[in-house]
Amino acid sequence: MTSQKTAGAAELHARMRQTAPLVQCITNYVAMNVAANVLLAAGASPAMVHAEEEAGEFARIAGALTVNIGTLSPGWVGGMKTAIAGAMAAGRPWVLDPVAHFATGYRRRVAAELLALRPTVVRGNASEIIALDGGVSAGQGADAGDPVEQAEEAARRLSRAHGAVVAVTGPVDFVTDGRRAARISGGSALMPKVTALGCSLTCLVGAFTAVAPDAPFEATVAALATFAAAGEAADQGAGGPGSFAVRFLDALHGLDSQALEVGERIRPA
Ligand SMILES: Nc1ncnc2c1ncn2[C@@H]1O[C@H](COP(=O)(O)OP(=O)(O)O)[C@@H](O)[C@H]1O
Ligand SMILES: Cc1ncsc1CCOP(=O)(O)O
Ligand SMILES: [Mg+2]
Repeated sequence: MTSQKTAGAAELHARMRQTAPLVQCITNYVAMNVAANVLLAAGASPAMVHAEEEAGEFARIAGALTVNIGTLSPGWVGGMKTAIAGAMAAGRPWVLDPVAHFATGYRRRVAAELLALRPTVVRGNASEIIALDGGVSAGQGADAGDPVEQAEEAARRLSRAHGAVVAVTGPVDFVTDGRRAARISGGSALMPKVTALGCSLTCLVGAFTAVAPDAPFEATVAALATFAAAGEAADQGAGGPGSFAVRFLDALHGLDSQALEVGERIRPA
């Protein structure tokens, strides 16, 4: 058997751009437009398809599926489960974003049900990852209330328990597949001041897993490094969250693949 060298972040970024993977994003009302623009700017092809009647059929033609519980309702949960079944039947990766799952009983139940369906990747902020592991987090809603470092052990445990790559985002991101781990730095302190950037990143993780379905750890690192590099570039000259949001789309669009690997951006942890 020949051993293949795993592609680096810059190579995966170039591949993602060249192939413009179709990504089915079941995301929330707040994020739908933001995430679609982020994917288009980054080079992927988003499709926001969530109705139970068609979500499973669509998942079979998409390169990857992403599922986000930000604005939950029973009809959407039906669409999520149908889409997950379709993606898994077709051998496609899927990514879970457990937005504020600790806030209510309904959210907790749905997040646990989705986690049991074995996502390829889980991406959340520190509070979401701590709570998903059964810990007590300081989070109240969609925004993080805990530092990333405090969620690292939770991420490792979750990854081993569920066979998923787990990404914790914040000022410095942490990613693990239970065996390996990496930290990604860059971005901007303005990123958490623009709504739905975390949700959009989840969709972008989907785009990278679509072009590297056998390497979800590397794909997740590359997606996070894309946001880190584009966020850093957009920060320069931004006057606040409004101008940052516009500059961020431009930075994603103009991003040089090599910027993902400059300096110490990606470090083993
Ligand atoms: N203080 C910060 N400095 C730099 N980048 C940040 C900061 N906070 C969040 N980010 C980045 O913002 C993006 C969204 O992450 P995060 O805010 O943790 O997600 P969520 O919106 O789900 O809470 C990630 O790319 C993350 O690296
Ligand atoms: C504000 C809000 N409320 C429900 S979903 C949502 C968006 C959360 O977006 P993100 O997790 O990317 O900050
Ligand atoms: Mg979030």
